Amino acid sequence: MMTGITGTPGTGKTSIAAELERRGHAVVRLTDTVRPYVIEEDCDRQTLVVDVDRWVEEFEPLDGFVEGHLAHLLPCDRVVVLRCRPDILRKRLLPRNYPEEKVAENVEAEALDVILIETLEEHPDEHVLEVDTTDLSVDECADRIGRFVRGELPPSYGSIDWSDYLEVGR
Ligand SMILES: Nc1ncnc2c1ncn2[C@@H]1O[C@H](COP(=O)(O)OP(=O)(O)OP(=O)(O)O)[C@@H](O)[C@H]1O
Repeated sequence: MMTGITGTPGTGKTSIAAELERRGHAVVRLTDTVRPYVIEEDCDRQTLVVDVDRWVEEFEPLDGFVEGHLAHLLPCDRVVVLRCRPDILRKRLLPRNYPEEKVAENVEAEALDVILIETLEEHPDEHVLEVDTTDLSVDECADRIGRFVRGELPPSYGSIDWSDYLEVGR
């Protein structure tokens, strides 16, 4: 079974995937797979522009976790959408020295549920788990994801409304 771990940058995909790997799961990081599909580098936004269609088409499925903010575009059997309250997400992104525009863009996308909406366009409700990492530890998030893939925790999403935090993006 292939499980995608997706979410806005800073929601914790890398940290949680590392913990899942430590627990013995196979993990593929999308940053390690997109290199051959990069069309251009947007230096101003410190972002790679990827030929997503070709990358999805040629992606080799695996039994384990796929981590990255495009993971929900793959034909995953399950998708975990990591979330983080926008004011805390801003704090997590600040040490990265991203341009302010990029921080604001990500914080706003999180407040608007962009990745969750994209995920639900690609996957049936019963395959999706939303995990709010704001007040959880990495360990607790990994536990929750482990229970979801074992079928012990039912799918769920939609309890988050961060529209009040929209101004945090600016
Ligand atoms: N419950 C949590 N789960 C994951 N990360 C957390 C949690 N609480 C705090 N953090 C912190 O938030 C940050 C998340 O960064 P991380 O690189 O894992 O995010 P990411 O979603 O992989 O970002 P990117 O898409 O840019 O790679 C880390 O500094 C981590 O220590």
